[in-house]
Amino acid sequence: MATSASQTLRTTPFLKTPSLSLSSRQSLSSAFSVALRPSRRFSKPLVVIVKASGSLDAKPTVLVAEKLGEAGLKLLKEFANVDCSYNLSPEELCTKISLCDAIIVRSGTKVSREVFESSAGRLKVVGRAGVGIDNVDLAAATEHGCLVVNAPTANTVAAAEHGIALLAAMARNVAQADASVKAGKWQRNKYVGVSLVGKTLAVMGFGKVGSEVARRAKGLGMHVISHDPYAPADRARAIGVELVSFDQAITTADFISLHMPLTPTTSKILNDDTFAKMKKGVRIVNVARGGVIDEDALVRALDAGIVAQAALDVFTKEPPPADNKLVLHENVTATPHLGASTMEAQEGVAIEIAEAVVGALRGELAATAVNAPMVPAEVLSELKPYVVLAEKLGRLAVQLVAGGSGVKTVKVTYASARAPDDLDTRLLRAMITKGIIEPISSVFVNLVNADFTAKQRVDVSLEGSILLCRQVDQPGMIGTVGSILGEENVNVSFMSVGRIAPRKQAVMAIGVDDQPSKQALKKIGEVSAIEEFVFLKL
Ligand SMILES: NC(=O)c1ccc[n+]([C@@H]2O[C@H](COP(=O)([O-])OP(=O)(O)OC[C@H]3O[C@@H](n4cnc5c(N)ncnc54)[C@H](O)[C@@H]3O)[C@@H](O)[C@H]2O)c1
Ligand SMILES: O=C(O)[C@H](O)COP(=O)(O)O
Repeated sequence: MATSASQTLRTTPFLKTPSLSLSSRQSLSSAFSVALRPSRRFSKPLVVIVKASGSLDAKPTVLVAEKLGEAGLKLLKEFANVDCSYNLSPEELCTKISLCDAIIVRSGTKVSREVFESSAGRLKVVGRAGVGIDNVDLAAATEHGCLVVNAPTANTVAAAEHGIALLAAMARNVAQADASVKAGKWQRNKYVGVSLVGKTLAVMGFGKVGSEVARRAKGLGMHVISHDPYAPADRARAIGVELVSFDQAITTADFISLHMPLTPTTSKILNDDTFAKMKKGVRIVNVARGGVIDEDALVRALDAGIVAQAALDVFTKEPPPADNKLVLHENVTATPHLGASTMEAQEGVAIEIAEAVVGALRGELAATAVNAPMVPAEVLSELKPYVVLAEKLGRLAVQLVAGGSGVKTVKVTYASARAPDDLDTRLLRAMITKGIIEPISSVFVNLVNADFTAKQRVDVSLEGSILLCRQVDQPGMIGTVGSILGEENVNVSFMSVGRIAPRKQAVMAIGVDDQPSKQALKKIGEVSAIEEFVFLKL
């Protein structure tokens, strides 16, 4: 592994177009550093992240696969051919997608790996007209260099209001009582409810919707606590909410309202074990995702009286089957995923997503990207000039080491008036990676998949098996271990050594094509400088 003589590529001060000059071109090793040292701001070029295929003046095609507000459609039509095709089967979607540059969906369409594969590289943007992106295979999107954008803010208030509506309706049996009156009954004693004032509400997930629910619940006189491992305590404190542990939240709450995304970690986060810990008679509201509750366990908890009532806007399978026990349960209030369904929210979401998709198709940096570096708008305008420069530096760097042992280390140095903590460099890093990878990779590389592709190429060197040793740095170590392996006819694919300082603690990774015998491993273990080692089959 080459670790010495790092080369710094410095940019010259520039006025209009980013440029760079090299301070020297002597022996470049496979480790080099890239310095971004611009001298003044300007607002010139934008990097093209995605580009619609077809001839230069051909309009891109946007497939709108679920109903979208008129204002959004109007915006889209000014820029693209818009194909509104609702209720497509998965097969129909896969057939259509190869003719589309972008697709816009809500929660009812699965944008699966098959969809990306069927697009044969044409699909460049997935627009999610809403928040939750659990219906989009993000890994597949990233691998295919397809940008995913969402509309994260326009339906927040609508979802929060629906959460509060369900909370109050559940507590006062509004839906059940309404059905009873419509059935000609007058059951005043049956539908005695519970009060909200003074009760403890646990808001699980203190993000945009959760915090709006909390704010409104405080207004109803509830004591609000919240569990969110990633929420800043001061934001909660500012609206009088205490952040607590998961267990504290579920064991002390009279009402639990769910507002976290569906992820592998949150999947079935409410289950038999967690229901068993709750206060008897707890009431649950879910306007997040059905999958965060183990629905069979909730039926059992309702039947056992642990959960007195539940109000559910979302289900694991939507629409739920006709015999779904939760929907039919008399203590459950159900709505058909209506959280975002207000006139105002749908119009807002449609505009938000149309602007994001058009911007992305134009090659602008997306502020609501889900699978690419997302940078706040004000930082974005500051970084724009350096985006192209960063990619060019990457391209240049990789060409300078061509013919050598390849790129092993890239060190990027940033110079900015901003404090280090205040400098979000992910975007520039991704562009440098793109510049480095694109000239040496046969796959299409863009901002979305640059990191993924780079990682893939690194991973290649981890095929086979590996010997990891921790030792004291001293001359002859590589030779000693190499000889032991050579005597055993074990072929070495790579060797890599790192150390904290000369003659101090070091680690050595040795890739091998064949498994060393027990005898060889014993001999390696007997080398006095080796403190410990492990043989790993990868
Ligand atoms: N029913 C609807 O129509 C509707 C409408 C809008 C949003 N939603 C859903 O509501 C959820 C939240 O939306 P949002 O806009 O508030 O998103 P958000 O990203 O602003 O908030 C989500 C919060 O959940 C937190 N979180 C993540 N993992 C957690 C965990 N294990 N435990 C507790 N908290 C965790 C995050 O830190 C974040 O603060 C999403 O799943 C979204 O799809 C549903
Ligand atoms: O995640 C969301 O934004 C909501 O669940 C809304 O979904 P919808 O767009 O299908 O109504």
